[in-house]
Amino acid sequence: MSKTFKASEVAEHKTPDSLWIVVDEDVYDVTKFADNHPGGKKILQRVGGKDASKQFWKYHNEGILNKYKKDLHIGSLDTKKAVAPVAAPKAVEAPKPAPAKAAPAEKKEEKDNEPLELAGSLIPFGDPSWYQGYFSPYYNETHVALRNEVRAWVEEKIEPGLNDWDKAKAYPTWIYEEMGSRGYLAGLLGLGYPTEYTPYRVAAVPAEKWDLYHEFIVTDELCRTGSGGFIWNIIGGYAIGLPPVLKFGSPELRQKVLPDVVQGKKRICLAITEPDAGSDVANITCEAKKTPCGKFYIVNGEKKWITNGVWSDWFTVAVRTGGPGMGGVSVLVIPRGEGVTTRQMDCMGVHGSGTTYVTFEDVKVPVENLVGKENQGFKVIMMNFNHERMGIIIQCTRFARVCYEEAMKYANKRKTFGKKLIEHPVIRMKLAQMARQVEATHNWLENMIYQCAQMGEQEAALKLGGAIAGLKAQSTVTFEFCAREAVQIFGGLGYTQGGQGAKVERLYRDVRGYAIPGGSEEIMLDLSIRQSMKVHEVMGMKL
Ligand code: HEM
Repeated sequence: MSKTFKASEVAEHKTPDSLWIVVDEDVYDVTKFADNHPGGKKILQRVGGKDASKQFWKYHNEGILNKYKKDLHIGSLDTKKAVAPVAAPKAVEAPKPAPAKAAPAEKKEEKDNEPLELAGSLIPFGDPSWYQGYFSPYYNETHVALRNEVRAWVEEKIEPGLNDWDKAKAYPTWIYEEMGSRGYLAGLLGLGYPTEYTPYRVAAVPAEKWDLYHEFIVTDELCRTGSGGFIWNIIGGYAIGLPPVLKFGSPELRQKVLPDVVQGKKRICLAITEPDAGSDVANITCEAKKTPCGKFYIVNGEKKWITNGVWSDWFTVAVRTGGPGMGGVSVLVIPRGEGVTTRQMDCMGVHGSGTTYVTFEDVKVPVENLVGKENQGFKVIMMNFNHERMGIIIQCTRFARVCYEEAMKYANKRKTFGKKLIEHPVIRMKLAQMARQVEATHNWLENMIYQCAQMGEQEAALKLGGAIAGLKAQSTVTFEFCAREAVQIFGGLGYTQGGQGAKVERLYRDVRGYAIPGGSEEIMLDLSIRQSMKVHEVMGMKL
């Protein structure tokens, strides 16, 4: 149990050999920490024995307390009111418990649609509007419960270590394993909740109620960390490498690959891009030749910029099995083994993504590992694009929002020329330009998710390809704008790594990792018009 102290007791600990401070009525013993305090020890000694809340919040954000609390927190002031701890839901094995219910809103007059439980800082536009008491046709209590569950997990277990992991460009493997055991991985495939491959379930949502908005919420909440490297580390390979196997693999292949990957025990990636073929998939050269006995393919070739390749157990690979062009492409699932070599690449941002150069040299792959039909791999690849791009859009939109939210918080505490930054019209203009783009992108995104949910896979692939390409470009342009403006607002703190500007500095470096892969902005914008024109021609467009 936490101790309570009187302010007069704390006041006695103001010397270097016994130094306590108070932040928000919590008492911290910083005697040993003072020597290592990045801001200096004298600055701590000056507030020894006193309430240092004002000074603390001037120089730090919430992440610092989460990280250091367990070592430095010794109790609270007797004036502090007790707050009931909120227990984070635990991972469960099927059958799962009933979904956690959102606290019932005060009963007013009967309406079809009520705003849902509030969440987050309530900074205007700092979270999606349905978190802030506004109406939405898309969400219900299961979405609220999931949002609360993922947010609690991220804040408690991920945020405190994130800056250090990101700097080391390496994330602990328990995160991916927990993504499996908490049931999140199974829900990230764009195809409902595949219960046959995992005993794990998401605590907050019954599997049969899982929809595309739940998938959206998991990724969105993970992205509040403000780290593309973190997201790619845990789902960058998974969310694009596994859906083709689930959708087009034979039942035997699915049984071989899916259970371990969905449960977070093994890893998979998608290997399409080559040193010489990126967005022009039809020109890939990595070849798979059948052996005379017809039982194996022998694969030779190189793949580049493969997210998670360096630690993957399985590779979902585009190979050439036939003649030139898209009619000669197949997809094979290749296990790591003899002839497969992976080399980590150094990139500008998205550190921790495990971006990899892969070589296949005389790799023997059983023909049963073919995904779909021979020479019909182009369809498999195309059918994957919408899901991949929607993932990127979700990430970019939340990253843009994080840039806005961080900048907004900072603008409300930093003073220049006797005024808070927010009181300068030039800064408000920047924030307004950020918010309007984030909200526009988010609303288009929710609409696209609704369209995907209504249409079958095939129809969505054909009909939504153009709009999703346009939205991908919209999201990366928005993200880039917000990252730039946030760094400007943070000034020097947005230029140095770590500290209060850590998220925006990191996201500024991550932007290109979103604007280029998954279809560059240029290709996406061009495709959005070409593809939509084709669809609307069929629909009877009159020009
Ligand atoms: C629980 C107590 C505290 C902890 C754990 C702590 C921790 C840290 C850490 C980790 C940093 C590096 C920058 C960052 O990551 O944000 C930092 C910087 C700093 N801290 Fe503290 N701190 C504490 C209390 C204080 C207090 C009470 C003051 C002021 C009276 C203070 C003043 C500063 C300053 C001026 C910097 C440098 C900021 C910059 O680089 O812009 N700290 N602190």
